[in-house]
Amino acid sequence: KEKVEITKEQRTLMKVIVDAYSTHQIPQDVAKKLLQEQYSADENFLLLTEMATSQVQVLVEFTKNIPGFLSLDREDQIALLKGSAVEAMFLRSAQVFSRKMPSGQTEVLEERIRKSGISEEFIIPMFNFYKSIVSLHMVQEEQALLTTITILTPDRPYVKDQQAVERIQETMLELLRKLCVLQRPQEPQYFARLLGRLTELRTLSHYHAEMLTSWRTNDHKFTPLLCEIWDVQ
Ligand SMILES: O=C(c1ccccc1)c1ccc(-c2nc3ccccc3n2[C@H](C(=O)NC2CCCCC2)C2CCCCC2)cc1
Repeated sequence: KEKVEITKEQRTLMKVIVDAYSTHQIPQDVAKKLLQEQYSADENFLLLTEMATSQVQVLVEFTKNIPGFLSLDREDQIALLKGSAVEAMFLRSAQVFSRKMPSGQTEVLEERIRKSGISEEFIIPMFNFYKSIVSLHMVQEEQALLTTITILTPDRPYVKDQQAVERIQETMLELLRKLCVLQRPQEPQYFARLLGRLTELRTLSHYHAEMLTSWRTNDHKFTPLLCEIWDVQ
């Protein structure tokens, strides 16, 4: 039986990542807004672009706190942010969806999202992903590390020094592996299942431009930051 233990520096690293992750949250809670009232497809699209814009800003602040990230080549830092922004947004959306809510509220939220204006063909893969995240019952440490590992994906377009990114990502993967073994001794495959979600996330994010342009609204208006990050307009 493998004797797994978290070293002192791994504990410090974990604290830095989780503190940064919980500090840099979206200011206003989109789930609360969606549960308050039914919006039109146009209003929902505006809400999405507002939420996504502030989430990108929050993501930039979060990455600054990932030990080693700021010592990467500057252009590689941009390439990693650009390459992971949509995945980080879906991961965060899934985490918002998987939050414990008073009974019946999750169903209302699901209904509001289904009717929000997103085109039918993307609803199924999106909710399949959300439900697969819900079923993992992730703790905050796992959510924070999974987002960090997503950002530190070496094979994003335009990354020059992939080795340097790999080195930091491996540190995070090793820490997450240990956490999973310690948290869930009875589920030896849990770490592998977590990483499997990242594959599903990348597949879902492939459709992001079509998902946006097919949104049932007359005016697909994006902020300059989103045009930059989402390759639209
Ligand atoms: O089609 C989408 C898309 C967008 C950009 C790129 C690619 C796809 C696309 C992308 C997310 C969601 C999406 N799934 C959600 C699950 C739970 C709660 C809200 C969720 N949302 C949207 C949202 O605001 N997400 C926030 C969450 C915090 C982090 C920034 C993003 C709202 C927007 C108002 C209408 C209803 C859904 C729903 C749809």
